[in-house]
Amino acid sequence: MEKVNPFVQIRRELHQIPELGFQEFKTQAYLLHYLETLPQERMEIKKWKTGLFVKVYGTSPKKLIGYRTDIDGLPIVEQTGLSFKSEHEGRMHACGHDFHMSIALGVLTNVVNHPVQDDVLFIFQPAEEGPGGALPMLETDIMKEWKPDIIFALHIAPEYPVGTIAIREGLLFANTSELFIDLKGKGGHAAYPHETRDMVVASSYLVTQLQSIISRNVDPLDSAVITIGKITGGTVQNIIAETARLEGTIRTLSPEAMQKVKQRIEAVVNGISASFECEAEIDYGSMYHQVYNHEAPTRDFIKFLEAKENINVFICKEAMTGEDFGYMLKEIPGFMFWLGVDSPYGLHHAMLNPDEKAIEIAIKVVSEYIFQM
Ligand SMILES: CC(=O)N[C@@H](CCC[C@H](N)C(=O)O)C(=O)O
Repeated sequence: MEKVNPFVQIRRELHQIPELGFQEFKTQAYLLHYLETLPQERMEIKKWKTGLFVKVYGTSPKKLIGYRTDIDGLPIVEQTGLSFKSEHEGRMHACGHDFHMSIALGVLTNVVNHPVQDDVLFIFQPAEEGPGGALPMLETDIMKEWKPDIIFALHIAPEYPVGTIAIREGLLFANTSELFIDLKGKGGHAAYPHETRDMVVASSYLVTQLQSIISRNVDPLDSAVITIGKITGGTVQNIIAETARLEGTIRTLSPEAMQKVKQRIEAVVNGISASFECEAEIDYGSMYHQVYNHEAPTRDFIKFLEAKENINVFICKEAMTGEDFGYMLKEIPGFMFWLGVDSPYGLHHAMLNPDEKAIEIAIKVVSEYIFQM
């Protein structure tokens, strides 16, 4: 039988049980079960919904170091064909949170077994993909009492080779807002369109008009994205659809652009409502604050990485991905970085298959960074 690193094995076991935001019951139980196997003397665990706070007490603490991992999966039917593929139909760890958790457990194990001077708080956060667990976790009494002085986190990056860490000072990830638009017209017989208000046609116009906001209303030097990831409407091929629903997300590099895009979405939706004689409702769902890396801690981490022979540090551009870790960085100095995992298929793809060699590398780098902080 193949012998694998214990944290690779943990990653595989977590990979088999992906759960959506705030439904991570098996994941939480798995994490707690693993934590029970560690020496308990220096560790204090507090449950919060489906997440966990784990404080590891240092030898003579001067500060509290925070390290955060997200724990939820996505509603995707996995197509990797891996022997340890998801056992949960229609759910997949397609954003690397299985990697993030196994790395966090690896670092936590090192910190428990080789106590450092400072206290370290490990945050296992639910619902990163939505509706967002970081902000409510920040608002808990637990985190008010255990507020880190510095905090950091990582995210896997399929586009970089294993051994590469990509990071930048300042803006790393975009401002995001979900977008749900419901249209209601009048259904009827496919042969009598003049007696109906067809919401399939209205939603088709709406999708293309929304894209014109990006090309004609946003300053080309201040990028934005509107993605409609899902459209539903109608019942059968020969009935005109009475309702349609568009589900998407907005990404902007600046909060100002987010405001502008939303104003334009409202104007375009009002226009569709007038021209197709339908009702329209917009719901912005959950919004994430941008991930903004603080200058001093980011520089310190880059300097630390540059001295490592096996790590290639890449100063990357900002990305249009979103991350509710941005809320933690709004309150606490720190940074996030990309960990190269070299997969031909990207994040949120049913064939995402990150290279597991990155797990050991990340555990070593993050542990060593904490040991010298
Ligand atoms: C790293 C990553 O992929 N994060 C997600 C966050 C999603 C936020 C929210 N549900 C939305 O869609 O706006 C991403 O899609 O970037």
